[in-house]
Amino acid sequence: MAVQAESLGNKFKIALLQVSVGADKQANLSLARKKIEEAHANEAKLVMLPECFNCPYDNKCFPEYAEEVPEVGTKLGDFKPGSTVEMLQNAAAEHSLYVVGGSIPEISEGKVYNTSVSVSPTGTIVAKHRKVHLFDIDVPGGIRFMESEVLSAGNSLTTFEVGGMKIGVAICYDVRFPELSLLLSGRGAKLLCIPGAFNMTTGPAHWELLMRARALDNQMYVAACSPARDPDGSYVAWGHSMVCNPWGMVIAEADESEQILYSEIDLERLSEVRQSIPVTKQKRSDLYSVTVSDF
Ligand SMILES: O=C(O)CCC(=O)C(=O)O
Repeated sequence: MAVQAESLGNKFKIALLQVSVGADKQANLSLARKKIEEAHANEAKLVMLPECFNCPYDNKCFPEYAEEVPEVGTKLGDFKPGSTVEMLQNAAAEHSLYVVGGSIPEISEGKVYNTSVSVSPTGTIVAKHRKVHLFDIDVPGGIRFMESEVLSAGNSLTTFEVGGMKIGVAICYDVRFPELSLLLSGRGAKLLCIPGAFNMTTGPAHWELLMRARALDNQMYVAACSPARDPDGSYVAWGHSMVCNPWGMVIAEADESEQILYSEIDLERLSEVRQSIPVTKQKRSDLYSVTVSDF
């Protein structure tokens, strides 16, 4: 029987599946499925996969690996057998848990997006986020990556509801834009899920700092899930999946190897932090505000 959203309660366990990702899509999917099963056996109620968990993080691969992704509301059994999304729906339903499905390359009307789907414990699609900020950077002596050469950007912000609490979804580079998480938290998100894949240049410098900053700015939980590091890959991921609490502290952190990172979301702790330092109530909205076009 499916877990009802309400049963997550004020404290629940989440699992970040820091999986290895290789060129074999079916192997990536089997590994993801196996790790979801393991996290379920360890009582996780929500699991998250990394950015691009079914495909190497490489512009050359995105169009080739891209699949269609159904809209929010699509139920178990109503989408393509054998697809990545169907695997996520089956896994969520079989184990009665929420799956934040990392991200995958999505093809839609000739465009390719970096898209995250989230699935409820009944296997219904509850969120679909297309990466809003494309990762285009050029750091001399470090890394150059231009997602915009291949990918198109999404145009909306994403939350979904779990038993009265909201969860926000953003993908990797999206975390660098503080207005986005501010708006998600303004919409009620208490947990921000970020499938991501920082690299060996920006990872050590910015990954933890950004995750902690977003958690502290918004007094929310931030959970960021990376692929495991493959030193021989064309893109070497930093790893270090982590969970930060509303006080801005790292409460769980992986190293670079393949592993499942467990952590607890404690909504009482979140309320305590928000009551003791009530920055949201103290904002000078008479002086400034941030708005968004799709709200
Ligand atoms: O912002 C960064 O440094 C890394 C971002 C990234 O790798 C991505 O958006 O996929």
